[in-house]
Amino acid sequence: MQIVGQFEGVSKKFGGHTVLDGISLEIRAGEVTALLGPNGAGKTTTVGLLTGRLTPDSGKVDLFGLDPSRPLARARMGVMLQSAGLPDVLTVRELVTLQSGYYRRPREVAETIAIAGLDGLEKRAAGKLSGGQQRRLHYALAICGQPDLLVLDEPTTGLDHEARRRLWTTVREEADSGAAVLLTTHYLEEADALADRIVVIAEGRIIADDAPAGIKASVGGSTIRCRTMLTEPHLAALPGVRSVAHSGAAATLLVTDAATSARALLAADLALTDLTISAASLEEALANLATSTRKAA
Ligand SMILES: Nc1ncnc2c1ncn2[C@@H]1O[C@H](COP(=O)(O)OP(=O)(O)OP(=O)(O)O)[C@@H](O)[C@H]1O
Repeated sequence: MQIVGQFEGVSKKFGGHTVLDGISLEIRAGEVTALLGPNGAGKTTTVGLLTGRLTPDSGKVDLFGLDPSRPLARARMGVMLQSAGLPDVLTVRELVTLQSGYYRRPREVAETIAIAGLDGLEKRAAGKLSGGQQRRLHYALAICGQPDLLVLDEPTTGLDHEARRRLWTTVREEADSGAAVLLTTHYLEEADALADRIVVIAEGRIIADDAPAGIKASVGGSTIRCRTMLTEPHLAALPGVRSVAHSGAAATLLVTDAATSARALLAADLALTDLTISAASLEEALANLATSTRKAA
């Protein structure tokens, strides 16, 4: 698969504080890559480096084989940032037309407006759009040039459920037609549903880079939920238990082998109730990953 963007041993500091600490990462054509991590982990900084807004303190960032600040590289990219102002008085159609003019092979304006779900709002001034409609306009401006790289920083924040799902479908279509997509998100459901690859950043380092299924599998198997009078240390000591969350009588155990742990659990607590077993969710997998990374540090 063609590499569109590449980070090699990239570090970035702000005021003496290391935000990115030697990250290496490839962004590939036809793939949706989701960047996940807690607040302040360095996701927007990573986006800033790839889009040429920031320069690394050490290491190298390449975009289409060029320095990301070069106009030739930027011309092939569409970007939707978390906060970007729009001229209030220009209409949706005017803004999309204006932005399309910067690209060599833009989409038809009407097509861009339809993809972004802005049909019927063409004549509305940007300043009179709702928050969700403004996000969709930002998305329209990012895709109007049929970019080879689409960068989306928290694209669905503030969108309702239906608009979010609709945006996922169109992002997927961009990738399926060959674009590389890099998105940051706080929604694990979004990363799970949309991304081919999830890159997890914590404390300036990449702690996981894999398909969603791979990340779930790498931390092992299943979640057991039940109501039990066993104490947390007792639960943690049962065979195959990787982590325990306990609140009142309700316990959630992340386990490697559900059958072994469940048998031990039932033997240890004959009064146990409400037992359910399910595959570990991405959320549980990531929480486990963060805990094991902290322990290893
Ligand atoms: N221009 C800047 N000057 C100083 N510090 C900065 C600057 N930009 C970012 N930082 C700091 O770098 C760290 C990483 O910020 P970044 O915006 O990349 O995080 P993030 O992962 O995108 O967070 P969030 O999920 O909250 O959007 C934070 O501690 C932030 O305060």
